[in-house]
Amino acid sequence: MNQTNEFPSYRGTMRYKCLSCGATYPIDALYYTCPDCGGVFLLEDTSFSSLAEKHDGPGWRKIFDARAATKNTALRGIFRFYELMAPVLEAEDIIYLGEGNTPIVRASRELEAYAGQPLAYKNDGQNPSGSFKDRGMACAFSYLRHLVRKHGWKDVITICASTGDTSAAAALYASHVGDPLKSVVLLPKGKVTPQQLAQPLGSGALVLEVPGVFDDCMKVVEYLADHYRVALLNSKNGWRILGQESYAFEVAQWYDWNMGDKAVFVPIGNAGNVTAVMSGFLKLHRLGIIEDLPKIIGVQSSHADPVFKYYDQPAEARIYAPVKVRPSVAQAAMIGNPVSFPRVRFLVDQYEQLGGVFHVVQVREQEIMEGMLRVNRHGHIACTQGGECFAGLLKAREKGFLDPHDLAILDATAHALKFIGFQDMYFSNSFAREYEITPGRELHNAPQELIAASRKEDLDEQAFTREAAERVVARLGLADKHDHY
Ligand SMILES: N[C@@H](CCOP(=O)(O)O)C(=O)O
Repeated sequence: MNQTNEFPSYRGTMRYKCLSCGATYPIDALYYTCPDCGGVFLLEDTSFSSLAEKHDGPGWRKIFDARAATKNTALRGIFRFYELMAPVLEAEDIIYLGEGNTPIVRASRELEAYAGQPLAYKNDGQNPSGSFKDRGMACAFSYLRHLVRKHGWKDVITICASTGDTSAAAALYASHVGDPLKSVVLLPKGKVTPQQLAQPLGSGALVLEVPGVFDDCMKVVEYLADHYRVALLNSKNGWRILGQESYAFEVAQWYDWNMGDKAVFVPIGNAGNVTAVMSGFLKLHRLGIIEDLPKIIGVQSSHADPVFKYYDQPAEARIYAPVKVRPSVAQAAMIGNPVSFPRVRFLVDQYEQLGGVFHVVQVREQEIMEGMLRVNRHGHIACTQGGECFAGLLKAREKGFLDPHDLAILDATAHALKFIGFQDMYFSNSFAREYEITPGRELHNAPQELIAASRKEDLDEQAFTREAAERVVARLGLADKHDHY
């Protein structure tokens, strides 16, 4: 085997570290919150600095670039960056369902002219269950499989609360692993799109609906994880964060490890993603794989904005307070008390100490919705959270957070089709008042009847085809084929 396909020999020394009291715990069991103080954990590899002795930055780049061509499925997805993520797994533990390596698509000149900024989308909706959560699940389920194998665990209940993406991903990976895993997902009743509700049902998960919003479901799941033997699959689970760091690694690799003049936009919901993105870039920077840290710009809707509100205060007076959410088209980010907020605060401090730039901007629902419609009219497949990023880009420009030549990399966290009902609401002007969205004419679209069904009954097949075609000609004013352009 060559470097391209060879499974790495490096093994790290990993442990859970509480961000509140600093207590550490072995990784032999699953921990979500610190048994000493209730704080959240990050997973750390205490041997991480030895990676710098093995290779310098260019050396690591070469290894990761070589692996980009691998046919070894244990390295083909997010584990291309094995040494930086969960270097305690064996190849046989790794689950690969095709996650990662999502395309980065540069915007058209027309869209860039509208935005006034160079920009590209990373289409994480092209992951297997249609969202970035698959990155985290690939890692969390691989680790769970490792524990099951090691301890011979039977009857493992995997559980999560979700706005729709996490549940789809958790159910998919659990169904692929199969026995002894059983997937259970808690969803806020009526607040998950029909497409997202269909996903865990199709994967055979037990779907439990709870009145209220995501935050209510999360509390139930946290209670269960504190008192019962369940495997929590939300991003409170540190293995999820590790997998999602691959987003940052892929972005850096795509730009040949040059993150100067780049601004990475991330919508913030439960805050696991922005945590992972920051942590990922910090790891690359520590090993000299990248020289510059990109600007990180978090985006929140004014209907779910606790992290914006925190960073909007002067540094010395910042107080964190959960908010009561209001309906949002960026439904995946409709979260009033993000579980990863302490991780964000911890990592932002490190990021800024190293000269990195971090901001959070707040956008309106109308801007999110029209952001999504506008970018998708220019060849993208952004979900509403992707629209939120575009709105965030316009806001960041307005605030002077970007240099004119900064390339903005926007996160389309999920596939547009998962949230397509919101497009229908815009086109049919049927948003409930609480969304505060008034559809405009510019982005409106609707199907138009070309020819009545009754004409089909009146005419023979040929005549019907001709009449339908002639109506197209009349409507579009088509020129004859023999006329020159
Ligand atoms: N939008 C998320 C909310 C849960 O986030 P997680 O990353 O903590 O699992 C979802 O899709 O459920």
